[in-house]
Amino acid sequence: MTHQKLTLPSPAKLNLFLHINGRLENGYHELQSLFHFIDYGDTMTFETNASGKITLSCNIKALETDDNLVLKAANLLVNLTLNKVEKGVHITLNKRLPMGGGVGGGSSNAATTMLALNSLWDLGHSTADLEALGNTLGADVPIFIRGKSSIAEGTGDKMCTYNVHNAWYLVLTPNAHVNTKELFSHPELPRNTPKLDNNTLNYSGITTDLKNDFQSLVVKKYPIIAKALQWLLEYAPSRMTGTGACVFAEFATEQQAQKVFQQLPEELSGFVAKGCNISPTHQVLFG
Ligand SMILES: C[C@@](CO)(OP(=O)(O)O)[C@H](O)COP(=O)(O)OP(=O)(O)OC[C@H]1O[C@@H](n2ccc(N)nc2=O)[C@H](O)[C@@H]1O
Ligand SMILES: Nc1ncnc2c1ncn2[C@@H]1O[C@H](COP(=O)(O)OP(=O)(O)O)[C@@H](O)[C@H]1O
Repeated sequence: MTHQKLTLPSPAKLNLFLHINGRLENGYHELQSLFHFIDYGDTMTFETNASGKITLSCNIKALETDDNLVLKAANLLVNLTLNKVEKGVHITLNKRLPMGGGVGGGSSNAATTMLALNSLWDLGHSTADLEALGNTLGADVPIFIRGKSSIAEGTGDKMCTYNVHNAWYLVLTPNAHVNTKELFSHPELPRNTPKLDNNTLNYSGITTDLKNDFQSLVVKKYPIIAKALQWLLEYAPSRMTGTGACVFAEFATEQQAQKVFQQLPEELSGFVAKGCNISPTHQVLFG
């Protein structure tokens, strides 16, 4: 087997809106959410070899464990192949994204791994097959595999492509780890936002008709997130992504976003990024 090396971006997502429409029979919640990619994230390098081993090194040593979604994703693919003994790869993960921040870093890393290995090992799995496989690792993995901004429904498994207008985002990364499971089971969580028709839905920016149904509760429970959101709201329409902790404001130009970023007080941190309708991973892999 030839040794190959591939470096790919593993970007973040923003939930431009996130509605909870109800509860499914299995206790999971039915969601409707607009997933958009940004040109900021982690970087991953894949170096194939014939050792039959999958190894991972990461700039955050605590992530070098078997629980890492990168290793789980690679193992899922290897277990589907016949000549496992030959399939070796060393993966280097350079982590920039906050963990448990609602920007989907772990899911993105898993999806990037599946896309990279499918290509490097010439496995020939269709995107639909990879999405189904990715869904077993996490609800947000399929959207990163598809790589197109989409309105997701169900638990994230039903996707409808949706192109968002060009925009720049200032994303703040409060140092809080929101407990997703606890949040989903909270009695005060709104669970009955009516489902919107994807065909007539018009996302024109952060307005009050579309919202993040987790936001009020999270802001109440986590003062550090409330503070970051309050600061952003002084400058532009702003919202929380996923179940938090990250919050973002939308701007028409990079200059406008950078101007606000320059004024960020020392106790807050964040970054400026451009919205992308095609994920940066797909831009590199498929042109
Ligand atoms: C709500 C989103 C939007 O992107 O949040 P973020 O993770 O990005 O913040 C995701 O869909 C989150 O999905 P996922 O990341 O797979 O959730 P997990 O942490 O695995 O779920 C933890 C727990 O939350 C509950 N859960 C999760 C997803 C869902 N649609 N309904 C649920 O009720 C379940 O009890 C589950 O055991
Ligand atoms: N490759 C990975 N990158 C980040 N977190 C990972 C990864 N693999 C497993 N995890 C675990 O998943 C948890 C949440 O991951 P992450 O995707 O960053 O959250 P979110 O979906 O809220 O953005 C982390 O706290 C970490 O323990």
